[in-house]
Amino acid sequence: MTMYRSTQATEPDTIVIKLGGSLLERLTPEFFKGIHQMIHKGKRIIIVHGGGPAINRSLRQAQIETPVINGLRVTPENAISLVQTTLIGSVNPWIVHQIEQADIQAVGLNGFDGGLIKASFLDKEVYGFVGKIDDINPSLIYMLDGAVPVISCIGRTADGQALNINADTAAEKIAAAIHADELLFVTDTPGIKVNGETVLMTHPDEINGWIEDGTIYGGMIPKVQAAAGCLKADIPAVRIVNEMLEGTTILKEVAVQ
Ligand SMILES: Nc1ncnc2c1ncn2[C@@H]1O[C@H](COP(=O)(O)OP(=O)(O)O)[C@@H](O)[C@H]1O
Ligand SMILES: CC(=O)N[C@@H](CCC(=O)OP(=O)(O)O)C(=O)O
Repeated sequence: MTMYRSTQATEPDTIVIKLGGSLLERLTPEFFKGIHQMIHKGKRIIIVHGGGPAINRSLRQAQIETPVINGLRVTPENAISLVQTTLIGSVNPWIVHQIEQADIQAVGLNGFDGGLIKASFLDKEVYGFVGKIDDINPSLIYMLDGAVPVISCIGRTADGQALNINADTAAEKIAAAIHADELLFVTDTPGIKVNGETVLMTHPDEINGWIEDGTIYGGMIPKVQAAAGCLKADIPAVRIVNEMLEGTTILKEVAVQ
């Protein structure tokens, strides 16, 4: 039975949930039941996913080395189709299946199809086949009549070349394009940690300082940058959370007491 109906009297709150590869494989049925409950309460859910560890495994098997710069995987030409097939052919159907096990209809999408993520090379010399997002065409998302879209972070150039897009950035741009009410980055850590403690609430200026002094590094960098981008796009609430939805809320500014 599909719990979400697009024919509700009032527009539901729209929540984009970004599922990080870091925790995908340990998500439990309870997590997906939680999504079911959100839908039951009238929320519209859109899922954008990554899959860093699954991509690592595919590339390792193919003996392709991909360094990471500022949280972005340098993607040589011989790696891009492996990234594409791993995300779209393996990680995406796994998530669709998990969601359907929780009695929610789900449809796998990716940024290539329907021009959902229009992209161009970020910097081919430095990053290879990594994309920067030029435009989002959300029309496919709106066509699903209640099924939950599950979107892989692959972009497409005007020439039809697939590009690897960081999933946090893809989630940011999709959330902005559809004017989401909230973006949840679900990851393997309960939010941003400073000196081992989770920060409950912060703002972009404070975050920039933590990037500069190395408190925030690696895959957390594109996540917090995407969070800041969302706030600029007037998405009112952005949170970085673990699978229990515990973590950090990022606001445009935090009032001084
Ligand atoms: N200040 C920080 N607080 C919490 N995690 C951080 C911080 N700086 C870097 N990280 C790293 O970021 C990781 C989450 O990013 P990433 O592995 O890319 O997750 P995902 O696959 O969910 O996008 C954490 O597991 C941690 O290793
Ligand atoms: C350009 C770039 O870095 N692309 C990412 C796409 C997947 C991703 O972002 O997955 P996570 O959510 O697990 O981090 C990569 O190749 O790993």
